[in-house]
Amino acid sequence: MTAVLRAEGLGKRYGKRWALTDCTLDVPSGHVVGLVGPNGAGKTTLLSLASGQATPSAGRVTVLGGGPGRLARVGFVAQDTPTYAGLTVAEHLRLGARLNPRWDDAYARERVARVGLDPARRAGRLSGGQRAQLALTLGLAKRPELLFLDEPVAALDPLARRAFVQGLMEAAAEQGISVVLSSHLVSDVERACDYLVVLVGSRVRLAGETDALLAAHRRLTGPPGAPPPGWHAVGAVHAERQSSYIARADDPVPDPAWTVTEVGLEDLVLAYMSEER
Ligand SMILES: Nc1ncnc2c1ncn2[C@@H]1O[C@H](COP(=O)(O)OP(=O)(O)OP(=O)(O)O)[C@@H](O)[C@H]1O
Repeated sequence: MTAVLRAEGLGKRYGKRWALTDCTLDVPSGHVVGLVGPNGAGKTTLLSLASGQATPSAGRVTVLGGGPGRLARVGFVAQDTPTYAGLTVAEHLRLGARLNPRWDDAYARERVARVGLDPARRAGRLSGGQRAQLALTLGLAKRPELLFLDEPVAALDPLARRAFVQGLMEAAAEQGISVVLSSHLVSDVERACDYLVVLVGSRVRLAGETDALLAAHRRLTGPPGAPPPGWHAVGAVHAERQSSYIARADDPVPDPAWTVTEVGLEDLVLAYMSEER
């Protein structure tokens, strides 16, 4: 299957500081990808490189099989879902139609109506959730093959976040587009994404299909001390009487003193985020 996003040794340095280091990824098409990591991990930097808005200091990135400048086929909803405060919803759609060769005006109008946006209202007078819906509509009506969204829901309340993520998932399924969504909220990613990339401290710590990643990890609870041999522990919690690890399930656990249970996505992501290197 073609990679929608491929990075090989990709890096970006600002002055002496690397915002992204040695990033190697091969994301197949047809996924809703969750790019998760704490503040400053390098999520925006990776999306900027992938969408051609920044140039790499090392390595290379390809998008839809070519260089990152394929703007007609790639949509980008930037952080804080920027819109023009003085323009109305309808004026945003007219601007979108002028700027984008594959613009689908019927879809844009229908979606604006469906999410309850008043075409005559200025963007500056919309709520955060409504502005996010407008930005998503503009991104989708471009009819991209790949849509990048950089923390589009960070400022929204839980209901608005849910509505946004739901709308995004429906659109991705209907239009068959690939999506890369960055967020520091695992709950959004859990709801929407079937492929996960965890970035921490400018490096990719984990990447793969969510189901496969969950199947490859287990929680081990047992006597205080080191994890059983053959298991690569990612995260650990030690108490007086027991230790609990999130570990890669490389080997079966022969020692009955250890209890093995499945892990949830949040525990898995948090384990990789807090892993010491
Ligand atoms: N234009 C820039 N000039 C200098 N440093 C930058 C620039 N952009 C990003 N950085 C630095 O690079 C690192 C990664 O930043 P980036 O914005 O990619 O992280 P992020 O994961 O998107 O964070 P957040 O969740 O806070 O948006 C940070 O240390 C940041 O300070």
